[in-house]
Amino acid sequence: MRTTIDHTGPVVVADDLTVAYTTRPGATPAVDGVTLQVPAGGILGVVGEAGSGKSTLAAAIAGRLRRGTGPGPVIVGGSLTVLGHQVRDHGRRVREVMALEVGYLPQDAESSLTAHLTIAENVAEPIYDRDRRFDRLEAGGHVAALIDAVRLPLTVMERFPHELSRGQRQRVALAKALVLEPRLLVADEPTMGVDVLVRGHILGVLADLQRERAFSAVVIGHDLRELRSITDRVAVMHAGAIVGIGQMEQVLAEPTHDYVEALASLYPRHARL
Ligand SMILES: Nc1ncnc2c1ncn2[C@@H]1O[C@H](COP(=O)(O)OP(=O)(O)OP(=O)(O)O)[C@@H](O)[C@H]1O
Repeated sequence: MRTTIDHTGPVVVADDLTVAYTTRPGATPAVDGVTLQVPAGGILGVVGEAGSGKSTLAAAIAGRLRRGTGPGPVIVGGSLTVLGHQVRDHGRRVREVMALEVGYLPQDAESSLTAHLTIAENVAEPIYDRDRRFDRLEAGGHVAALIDAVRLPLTVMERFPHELSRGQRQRVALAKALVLEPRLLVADEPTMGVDVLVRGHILGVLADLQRERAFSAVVIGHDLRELRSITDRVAVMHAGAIVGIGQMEQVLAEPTHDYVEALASLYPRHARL
């Protein structure tokens, strides 16, 4: 049976979503009863302290869940719909469609690059994974356009990942995550480990691409000020749960949890402007 996909409704709908690494009774889930929506064309920023469940939520939304007896998180409660696909207990077909429709930039984005492939080959890899016989010239054109879009010189295309700086590799990983023109990008701390001066640049590239290509995005971050440069819609996580969600100013102005109150005092209004 063919599923009809609604292209105007929210791209992500999580309802009481609970995700765990172990199903042992009594174990605390990494994501604990999360309810949220990401509207089509919107960007949701997610912040929270270390271990609050941000990466696990990102992995679940990107469909990167445990397969069989392998490692990784499992949805143990609630529901998660991404681009119209039910992610809980998704089978091979949904997994394959999601791999095409959802771009995923993992926290260790560099690990998504293959050391012995050139930058051009790395960025083109998802195209050939999808279709081995894809026209080489056309693929080259897509790759060059993306390298340019992430503001790298085209000369990097023939170089290898280790010949680039960390910030440059991060931008290559972003290009690779976008090469199949996904409808949704899930970026887990895209500025992680990058020099403070380059961070704004990477987020600027991401925001420009999002506007040009009109994809929706979930962007995990740890700095509200940084996230603010790309979105004003934020979810705050604490101990696996969402303790604040909505317009950033409003979430901070009317904290409904001690952690959000602490965040608000870290980012006083005059410093956020
Ligand atoms: N592969 C794993 N196996 C078992 N437990 C894990 C695994 N990855 C994360 N966890 C646990 O899940 C919880 C949430 O971790 P997660 O990485 O999602 O948080 P986070 O907010 O992204 O943290 P950080 O900001 O440090 O990346 C933590 O208690 C963590 O120890």
